[in-house]
Amino acid sequence: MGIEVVVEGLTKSFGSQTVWQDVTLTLPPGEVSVMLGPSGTGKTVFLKSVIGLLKPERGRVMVNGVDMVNSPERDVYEARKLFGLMFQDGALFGSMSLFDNIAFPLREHTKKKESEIRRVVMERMDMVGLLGAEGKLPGEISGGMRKRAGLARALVLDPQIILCDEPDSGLDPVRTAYISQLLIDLNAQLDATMLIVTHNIDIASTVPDNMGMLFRRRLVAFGPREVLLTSQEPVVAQFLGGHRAGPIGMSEEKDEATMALEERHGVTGSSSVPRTIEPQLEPTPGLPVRQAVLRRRERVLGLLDTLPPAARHAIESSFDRTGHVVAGQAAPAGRAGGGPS
Ligand SMILES: Nc1ncnc2c1ncn2[C@@H]1O[C@H](COP(=O)(O)OP(=O)(O)OP(=O)(O)O)[C@@H](O)[C@H]1O
Repeated sequence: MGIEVVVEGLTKSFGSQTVWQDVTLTLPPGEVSVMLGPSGTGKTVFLKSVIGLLKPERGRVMVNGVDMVNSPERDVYEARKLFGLMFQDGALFGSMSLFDNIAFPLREHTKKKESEIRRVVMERMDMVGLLGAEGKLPGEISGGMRKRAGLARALVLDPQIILCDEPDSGLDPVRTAYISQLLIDLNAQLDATMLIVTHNIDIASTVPDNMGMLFRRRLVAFGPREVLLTSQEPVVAQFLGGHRAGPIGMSEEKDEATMALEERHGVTGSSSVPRTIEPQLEPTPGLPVRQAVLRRRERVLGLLDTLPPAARHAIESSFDRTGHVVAGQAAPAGRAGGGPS
């Protein structure tokens, strides 16, 4: 099962520019979480801080007992081996075949024999639908294939935490739908903790168990997907609805005067009609059941009383709909937090 990631009071600046401050959240083990936010709000900086590639000035990121911010570099280096990182552009070596690109971490970080490396690489290429493309160079394949190759490379060291930076960037809506399904399928197969950074609303509404959003140098919210999907917080409603009206402007944020002017001119966006929540994607038939869904059900039931009414209602009806849990009925005490046997 994936590992929990606990982020506490994290603050990151570059010179006098604060990217975000006091970010606190927990990525539950084995669950899929998405971090949303308009361009430039620091999503990539957050991902790099979680894996210890950037050092926030304050706060900590606890992974398996190691603080990725403040522990000695050798401990951070070791803990980083628990992660798989899929970069936005795939970050493949242009002169190496896909096979060699994907084999690279195994050759660098393990003493595995070539026959074993071949087995692992082929297995991961199969998982991301790239079998047959082993000999291709990155320049000879589509952007979507490069992303999948980057994902396969992130998987070869059997990560327990997978970080994906904008897996949809540059992809058409159909390829984005495929990558969404792939992320859910990988979660079903690996049961790894996943954090996906994106501003794609389709991914946000169908893939994650949990969602968060960065805006105006702070974490607006983080919690079960239903909390953001039912939120009436202007910035969340504007972002998920994809409107112009609201606090998000062309260059990140609008001032009060601009918002008042828009209102006078009838630029509307947020509506009081509740958004319909799309069902979360299920793994492709034939793949294992996502263990995270079973664990999450118990975790979220324990949180219900602390959630806003709209989120609570959405969670209860989703549990009803799938027939997994009758609303309001607590899960058997012995299994709480421990996951299925
Ligand atoms: N190494 C760096 N040095 C200085 N500033 C940086 C550095 N990396 C990022 N920034 C700044 O931090 C801010 C957040 O950048 P980041 O790339 O994390 O945003 P983002 O939310 O991922 O944006 P996008 O959705 O457009 O990819 C930006 O203002 C960026 O210029």
